[in-house]
Amino acid sequence: MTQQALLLANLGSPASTSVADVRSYLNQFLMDPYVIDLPWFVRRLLVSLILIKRPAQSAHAYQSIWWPEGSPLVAISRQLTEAIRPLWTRGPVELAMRYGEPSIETSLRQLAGQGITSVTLAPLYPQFADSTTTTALVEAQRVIAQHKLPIKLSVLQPFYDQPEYLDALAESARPYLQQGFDHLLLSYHGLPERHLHKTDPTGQHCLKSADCCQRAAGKVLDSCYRAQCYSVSNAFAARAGLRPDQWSVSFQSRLGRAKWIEPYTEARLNELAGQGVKKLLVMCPAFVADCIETLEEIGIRGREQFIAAGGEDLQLVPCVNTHPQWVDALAKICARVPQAL
Ligand SMILES: C=CC1=C(C)c2cc3[nH]c(cc4nc(cc5[nH]c(cc1n2)c(C)c5CCC(=O)O)C(CCC(=O)O)=C4C)c(C)c3C=C
Ligand SMILES: [Fe+2]
Ligand SMILES: [Fe+2]
Repeated sequence: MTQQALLLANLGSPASTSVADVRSYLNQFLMDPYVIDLPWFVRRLLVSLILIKRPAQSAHAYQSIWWPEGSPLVAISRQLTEAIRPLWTRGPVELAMRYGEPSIETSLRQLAGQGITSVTLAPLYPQFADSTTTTALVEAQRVIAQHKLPIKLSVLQPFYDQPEYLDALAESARPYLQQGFDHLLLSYHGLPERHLHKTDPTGQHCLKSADCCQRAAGKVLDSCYRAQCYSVSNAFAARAGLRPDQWSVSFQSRLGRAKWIEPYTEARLNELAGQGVKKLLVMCPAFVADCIETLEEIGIRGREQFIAAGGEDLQLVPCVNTHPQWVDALAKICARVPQAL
């Protein structure tokens, strides 16, 4: 029988915390037209400006969270790959990163070299965005076309609404919720508003009213990152038995001067402290593996900011990482992907 390989794809990290490696990673990442969606010349100019100061700042941030085995994002993704192997009986399981190593190119060529002709690509992002899901797929298609690899690609769609994923998210967070808290903030990676308008199939929905993303359905929901974030949040709150006043949603990691989707996490941290919240829990369900955005931006800087604003403690809830229920869920969700003929 033909073997069906599973290729898990995540974002990727710099090779090390040196300023040179971080600069090279940021350059590859930010020059991706799906990440900064501006004409090449404008993008080149903007990225060159960002690369003046950002690599040193980011290198410092990476140093504060780096593990002996390397980047947390890559190390956790490797552990996840190992953990899912025994559950995927259809063929080999490999890992690929959109930026840095192991690249999508390296992993796909390696699979083709082993005689694999059928691959399920699983971008590890619960919600859809061009800057994550689309770019991983386009890169895989480029590699297959450029190297004329005899590979048929099946693709896992964003799994924000899959019950197994939502159950695993709730189960992995349960011990943290049980410790008691005043408020739970679900902080998602942000996006420039421009990206939402671009993927809105109607051109009429996104950001046209205050609660448009909470009410999205059908085709609009299929492509609206912000709506999928609210969908995960509502499903999570229902599973965790939370009252509406116990939780809220925000968006982090803003870069540059363009308007990004709101509410901003930074602003929410001050507001919550100002409202008397003392013990804050923060979850980051745009990520399935802890990374610089969770460990440093929320776990270190966010915590300092919240305490300076009058809060007492901010506890970061780990991502689903290698939680056994998540490993199981991912294997089941991937097994349902229709095979390309
Ligand atoms: C225009 C800039 C960016 C967009 C759009 C963007 C979207 C986006 N990113 C993730 C997931 C991750 N991003 C990570 C790091 C990161 N993101 C940006 C910029 C944009 N992201 C930068 C510059 C960085 C690097 C770190 C820094 O300098 O601040 C990571 C972590 C990588 C790691 O090594 O730990 C992840 C994961 C999503 C899900 C997303 C769209 C929704
Ligand atoms: Fe990002
Ligand atoms: Fe929307």
